[in-house]
Amino acid sequence: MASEGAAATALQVLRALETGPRGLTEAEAAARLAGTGENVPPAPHTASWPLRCARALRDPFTAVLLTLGLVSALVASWGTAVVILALVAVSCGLRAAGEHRADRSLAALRELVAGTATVLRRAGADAAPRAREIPVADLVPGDVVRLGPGDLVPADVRLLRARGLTVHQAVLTGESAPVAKAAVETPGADAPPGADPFEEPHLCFQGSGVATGSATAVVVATGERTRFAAAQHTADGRREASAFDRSVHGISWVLIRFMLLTPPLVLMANAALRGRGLETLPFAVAVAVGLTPEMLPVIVTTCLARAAALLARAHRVVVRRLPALHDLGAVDVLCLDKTGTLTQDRPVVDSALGRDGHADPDVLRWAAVGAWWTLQLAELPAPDALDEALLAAAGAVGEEYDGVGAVPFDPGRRTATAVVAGGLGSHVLVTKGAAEDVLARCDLDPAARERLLALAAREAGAGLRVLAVATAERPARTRPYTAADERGLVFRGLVTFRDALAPGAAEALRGLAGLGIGVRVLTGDHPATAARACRDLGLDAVRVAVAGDPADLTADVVARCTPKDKARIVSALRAAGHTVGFLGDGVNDVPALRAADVGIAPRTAVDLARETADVVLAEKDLGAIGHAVTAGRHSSANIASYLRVTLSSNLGNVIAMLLAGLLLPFLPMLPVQVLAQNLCFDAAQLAFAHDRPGPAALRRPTVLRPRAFLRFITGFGVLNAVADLATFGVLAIALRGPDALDDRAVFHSAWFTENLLTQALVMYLLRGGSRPGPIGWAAAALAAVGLLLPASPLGAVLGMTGLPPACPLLLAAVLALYAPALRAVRARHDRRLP
Ligand SMILES: Nc1ncnc2c1ncn2[C@@H]1O[C@H](COP(=O)(O)OP(=O)(O)OP(=O)(O)O)[C@@H](O)[C@H]1O
Ligand SMILES: [Mg+2]
Repeated sequence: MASEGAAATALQVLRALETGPRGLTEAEAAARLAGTGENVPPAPHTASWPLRCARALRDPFTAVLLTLGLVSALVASWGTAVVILALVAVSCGLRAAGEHRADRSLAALRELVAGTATVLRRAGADAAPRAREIPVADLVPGDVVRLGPGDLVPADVRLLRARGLTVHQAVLTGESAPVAKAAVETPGADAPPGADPFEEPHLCFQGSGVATGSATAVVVATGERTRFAAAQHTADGRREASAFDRSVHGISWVLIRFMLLTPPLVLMANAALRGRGLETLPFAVAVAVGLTPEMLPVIVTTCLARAAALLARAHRVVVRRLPALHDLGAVDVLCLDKTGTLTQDRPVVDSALGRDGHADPDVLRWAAVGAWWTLQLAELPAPDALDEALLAAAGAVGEEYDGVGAVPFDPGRRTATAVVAGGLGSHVLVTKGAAEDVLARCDLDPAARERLLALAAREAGAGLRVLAVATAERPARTRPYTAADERGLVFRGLVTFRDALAPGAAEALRGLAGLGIGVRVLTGDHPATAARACRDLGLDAVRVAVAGDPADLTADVVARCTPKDKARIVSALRAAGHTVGFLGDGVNDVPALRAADVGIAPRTAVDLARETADVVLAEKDLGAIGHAVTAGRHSSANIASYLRVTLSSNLGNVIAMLLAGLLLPFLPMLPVQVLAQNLCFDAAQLAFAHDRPGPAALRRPTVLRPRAFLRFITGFGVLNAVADLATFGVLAIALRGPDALDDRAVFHSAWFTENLLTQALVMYLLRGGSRPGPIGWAAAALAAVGLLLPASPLGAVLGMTGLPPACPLLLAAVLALYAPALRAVRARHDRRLP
């Protein structure tokens, strides 16, 4: 359909779709809906179970595990292979279950923030068309829709009329700047055949959103048949991973290299020093598996899913991209827009002032005439908040003129113009907008301009929003009006608006400061209005700059930001090493929402902003941000402590086992015992997903520095290896003589018990929280298994045996020395942290 439409005129397209510019009748639309099905793209979120499991297999650790399993199978070490495969299956299953759970708890809230479309429909064949809002899912081909700033294009459409229309197509093309679209009559005339459809000016596609202007368009494709749906199957995650995930990834790769190196090294060392051959391969493979934090993907998914589910349930926060939670936990600078975020964006006209600063109702009347005709001629689905306030305050105006043209508002230009017919073959331009921008387009001497700017600044300083109004009389013409006609204007006066502060904003800002997050306000509004709002919200001593000042990267409030300025400042802050969040609700915030590490939108935001954001606050209360940040830090802290504990103890075990293997006439543990021990560790460590980190971890933005991290695990790994080898020494002396040491089953069992006990100790002591909670229980269970398993029937199957009574006492002695050493090193490590 879309390809046919590409080269057809608007009339041909309407005819092919058996519709007209007045839209479909309700009955016809209902009949078509039954035929075409709902206009919903195939949802990427409700992945099937097999798909989820397949995705889990793509994880590097899982891949390495599978490889090791395959190697074991190749040398017919079936036990090892089966245990490894079981590990992979359990890990994939747990992970898929976690994802499923997160999806389910978010689905209901997603509905809540779903968008609507403005459609022209008729009650019957003879009835007049009426514009009404319907769920996007109910659109059918042939429907005529209206688009305004901030709207999502609800299906693939062909433009019938458009004014000043620019759309964001980044989701489809990756191009970040909005592109201009127009309802050209003879498309394809200047484009080569087979040209990129996204470049066609008269076609707009589902998945894009309106940046400026307005349009009326006919739907040509819905649901599965849209370009967006077609692209979804190939498109991958639209954003790079979070900084935290990148750190985890970096650490993972260091480990994977180690894992892949381990088996050959073990083989070579054993061959060189002990003359052992390929029979050590299963042991080598088991040791490599022992090094892996194979539960990492499970812990990450479970932590994120739990955090997202909790946020959805308790604080009505929708996390649209799960890894964004980790970015949120790391955010140290949060940029916000003012209007609609810190204020309610329900402006009410306060006064209308003439050139001399005295009340002048004529100024309000001109402003309202401009608003009325912009609304009519641009066919906007809804007026913006300021225009709505003007119309409400001025009553019925505008109808006394004939409208000629409109150049709708653009936040880059900060003005809007309507043109009406004046007397005797003349046109009157009515321009309103930001005071500086309107005054720059007026014929004024510098002194008068200064005086008027000061007047505007005085009003803004009282916390009011200010619009300047100007007019110009021109000879009538047929050529359409553009932004270039906004010059040589006659200044009329100012209209001021009150806009109440958002409830809870002051408290939310205090909460953010308490979380160690710096707040910057990036607004399109007047510097004085913004400064006053910030002061009223309790932000003291704010430094205010205007976008473009050299100081705009360091100021607390940057006023007169265009959408580009907002994105530029966010990118600059990121480049300076900050993790930046952006909270905004308007179409002028979209580029910044995309540029930030994590984009956040309130539920009341325009559809496009909500669709661009990673996190949506479904409740009015801004305080939910603090909860979301804490949830992100909570999740990151749990993952970091899992990695710390697991890796230090795994590394210690591996070093000790390798050295012991070279010193002893036999292997210190059987491969199957190494794997069994590993399974016990994994089960216990799942508790990390349910842990409550200490308050210290939640007070600051989370950072995970791979170098410091790897230093930590090598330090504690070596300490752990020393403890293991000490046990080995103690056992050798205590069991006295080579005879006793030759009792391999006893030795293996003692080593197994010691490993589980030290692991339990490390879990308990290295975690860093205050109350032990689930970790304490898991550690206790692990220790119990370590003490009881060797003597049990299962222990016998694994080649172990009950320990002589002296053994537990000796182990207790080693642990009694190890615990204070661990505590001391941990304390020293903590002191060195900032
Ligand atoms: N409908 C309109 N007609 C004319 N001028 C407008 C209109 N809406 C806004 N303006 C002017 O353009 C300026 C910039 O608007 P923009 O939407 O970029 O930001 P904002 O709403 O003021 O603030 P924020 O960025 O905090 O949401 C406004 O401060 C106002 O002076
Ligand atoms: Mg806004």
